[in-house]
Amino acid sequence: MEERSVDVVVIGAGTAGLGAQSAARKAGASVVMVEDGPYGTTCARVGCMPSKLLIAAADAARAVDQAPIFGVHPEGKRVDGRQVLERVRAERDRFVGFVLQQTERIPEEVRVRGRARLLSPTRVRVALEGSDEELELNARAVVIATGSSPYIPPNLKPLEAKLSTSADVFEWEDLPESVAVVGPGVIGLELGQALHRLGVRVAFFSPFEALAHVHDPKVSEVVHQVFDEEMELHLKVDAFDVSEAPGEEGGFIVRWHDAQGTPGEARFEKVLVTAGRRPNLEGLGLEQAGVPFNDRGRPDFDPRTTQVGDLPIFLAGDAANHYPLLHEASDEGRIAGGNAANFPDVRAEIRRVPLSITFTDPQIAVVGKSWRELDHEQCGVGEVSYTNQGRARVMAKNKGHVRIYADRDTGRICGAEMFGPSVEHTAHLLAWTIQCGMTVFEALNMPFYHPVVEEGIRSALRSLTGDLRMTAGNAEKLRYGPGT
Ligand SMILES: Cc1cc2nc3c(=O)[nH]c(=O)nc-3n(C[C@H](O)[C@H](O)[C@H](O)COP(=O)(O)OP(=O)(O)OC[C@H]3O[C@@H](n4cnc5c(N)ncnc54)[C@H](O)[C@@H]3O)c2cc1C
Ligand SMILES: NC(=O)c1ccc[n+]([C@@H]2O[C@H](COP(=O)([O-])OP(=O)(O)OC[C@H]3O[C@@H](n4cnc5c(N)ncnc54)[C@H](O)[C@@H]3O)[C@@H](O)[C@H]2O)c1
Repeated sequence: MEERSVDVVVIGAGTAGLGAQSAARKAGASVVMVEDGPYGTTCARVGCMPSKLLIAAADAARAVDQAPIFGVHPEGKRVDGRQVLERVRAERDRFVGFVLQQTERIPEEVRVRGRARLLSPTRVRVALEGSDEELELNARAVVIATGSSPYIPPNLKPLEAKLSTSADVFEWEDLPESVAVVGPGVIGLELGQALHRLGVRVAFFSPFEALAHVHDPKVSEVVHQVFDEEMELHLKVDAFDVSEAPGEEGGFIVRWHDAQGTPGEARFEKVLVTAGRRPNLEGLGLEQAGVPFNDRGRPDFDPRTTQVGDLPIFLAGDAANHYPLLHEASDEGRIAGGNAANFPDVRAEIRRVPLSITFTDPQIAVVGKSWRELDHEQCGVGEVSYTNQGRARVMAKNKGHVRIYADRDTGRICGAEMFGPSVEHTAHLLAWTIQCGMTVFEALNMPFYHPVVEEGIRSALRSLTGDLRMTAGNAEKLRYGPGT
């Protein structure tokens, strides 16, 4: 068996792994990056990009459906499912192509193809791709950036090979006639709503009540109401069961009891399982490496350094499951790679304000502290409904509700849960105000154009000053000291 000694081994060549190898090499370390699957990253190949491409097609279909509201009557709308999916794949392949070029520019001695597992904190065994050979790597530090995989609930496990996950959707030749979406989280709602708007009969099923990651009761109420008006939602279902449909037609029979105990049954051509994703940590030898686990059974990981316990092991991206998002994977890869290269000189980095966006219509966002993370005694709440917001009504996109939170002592904005038009943009504005440590008054001093959806955010900020019962003068004193 071949053996090699390097400074850093990176397991996984996704966004986090690519960032880690780059940061480690920049810090002067010798690096090996091991990849088991296809190059190209989850984000470009089966995640962020193809899902947004499908949503773009759904937006086009929706615009045609909505046109009569404005007195515009496009005739003869027809969705060509094959063409929709061909464009998704063609554009997706273009994005993947850029990542492949970037990956191929990495020196050949850095790239190893095969499946890696830890024998100790600094020894990694690789089952090399396409051979029975193994390679043993001795390193000073290891970065684990192995990503995540769809979670299949136990009752669906026997049918797993026949069910669809998000990655399968982008390989469909044509749009199916009907889809049961199991799990109305971020992926389920994004893909399910897009399919629905492209003419597929879609129904969502969950044993829970939550939709995406909204927990503010007022925002959640509006999210439920708006999505329930548009789509078939079966929440808090009991005795949920899926079996293969008999006969030539194929597909699946879904049986359930709704929240009131009423039984239901329907046939669907496809069942799309989007019940969450789990970090790819099994079979990696974490126990042999002495990785400490917390009381939730997860590796004891410090998000500021990405270090696991005090070991020379660093976790990054979806494998860390801190915030399983693209920009976080990229940041964590860079932090992990730098710290692995300089081990044992491990440095902490201040993380960005949390920001997550769900690309439904209306869009959903959680910024900074979510409702569940708030100290409710300490925080005031401001809000706006988009029902009568000027620009939203102009565009006939006047659905949604936004709640913004701020600290009662300092007036500083600390979080928001958002549902409404153009939330992908307004959520960024709020994330930036939070990261800059702005008070609600400082945010209100920023320019607001007219007529824009940002004026809705201004209304919420004004309502927040009322709830805080603070004057601008008070807030300035709290920020700069009583002498001001
Ligand atoms: C449908 C969908 C839509 C999404 N949309 C968005 C979005 O709009 N915005 C956003 O911010 N995020 C989005 N995400 C999340 C985002 O894609 C992920 O957070 C991000 O891609 C994670 O990157 P990563 O480097 O951790 O993992 P990956 O890119 O998955 O890389 C992990 C790599 O490790 C390899 N690997 C695993 N085990 C081993 C092993 N033992 N040995 C060797 N190699 C191994 C895998 O083959 C894989 O290539 C979406 C995800 C999905 C599924
Ligand atoms: N726009 C984006 O940024 C974007 C898009 C897609 C994915 N992502 C990332 O990927 C992560 C994973 O997304 P996801 O949608 O797979 O997970 P999720 O946690 O968002 O949603 C999982 C859903 O499945 C439900 N569920 C759990 N167990 C179930 C069961 N047994 N039966 C039916 N439903 C069940 C949950 O209640 C939840 O609604 C997200 O949290 C996010 O970080 C981000």
